[in-house]
Amino acid sequence: MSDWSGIWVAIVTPFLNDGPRSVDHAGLKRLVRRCKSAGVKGLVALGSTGEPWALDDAEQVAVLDTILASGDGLPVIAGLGGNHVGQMHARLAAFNGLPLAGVISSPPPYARPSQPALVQHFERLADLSRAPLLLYDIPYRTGVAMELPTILALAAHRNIAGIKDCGGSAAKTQALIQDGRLAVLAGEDAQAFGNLCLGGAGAITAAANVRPEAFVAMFHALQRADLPKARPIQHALLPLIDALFSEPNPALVKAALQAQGLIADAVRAPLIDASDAGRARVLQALEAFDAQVSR
Ligand SMILES: O=C(O)C1=N[C@H](C(=O)O)C[C@H](O)C1
Repeated sequence: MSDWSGIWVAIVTPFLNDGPRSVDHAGLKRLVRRCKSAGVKGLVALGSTGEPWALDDAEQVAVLDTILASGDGLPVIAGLGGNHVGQMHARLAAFNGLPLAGVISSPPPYARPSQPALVQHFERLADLSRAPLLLYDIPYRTGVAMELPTILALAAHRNIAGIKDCGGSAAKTQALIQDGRLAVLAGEDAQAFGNLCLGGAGAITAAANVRPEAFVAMFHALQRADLPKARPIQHALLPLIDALFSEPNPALVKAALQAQGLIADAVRAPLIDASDAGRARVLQALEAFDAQVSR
């Protein structure tokens, strides 16, 4: 895949409200079809929003199977998480049997590897992966930042194609976009607009589960340099994004999807379901959003 530009939905993994909170494959299909008809570029499965820490290996592959089958050609990037490197390599071998557009991975959390260690780690993943690898820089989750020279060194690898940027540094984002070798995708929903204005490729967003059409419309408007159309969408999205992230993601994204009748709002431990107050705030934000932006 050479063109990564567009809106990628960090798709939730829906659970049934039964005892074990089993994966809701019918609900997942509904979400995939809805994203596809909204015109998104593709889906990121098993990203942070997909609660991969709560899914065993077999469940992860089953989730990917459902998404790939119901997306009918829609590109899918799979999240490769965990901090046991041997287990990550084994899961990657399983991913290699699937028609994925890409694999995305962040530094193994908690271990806090050095920058040279990160280069070795990601080069090894890129060597082992059939699909192109995307880096995921998210220091507030992993405990270690990917520094600019590290990312630039990795950009030289033939199988490293892009980065999901949650690095929190505007200078680093701009340097990567100017370097031009990696597709730079905003990993913070609120930064999709700024990323595209700077010449970035797009965004991987959780809020797009809830209003995919709005993100897609903003993307196309910015591709045409149509700021009068794009700005009001960003202005209306920001309070909604704030509301959706006011509790640990994806509890409130799921609550919003439940309100739309698409899935249940269940998350798995160690997260807990959305609070009543959070839910009320999201519903209010959705109403305000819809009043501002005709969908
Ligand atoms: O799952 C993702 O990928 C995303 N996760 C971020 C997070 O929850 O930390 C947010 C972003 O919207 C996409």
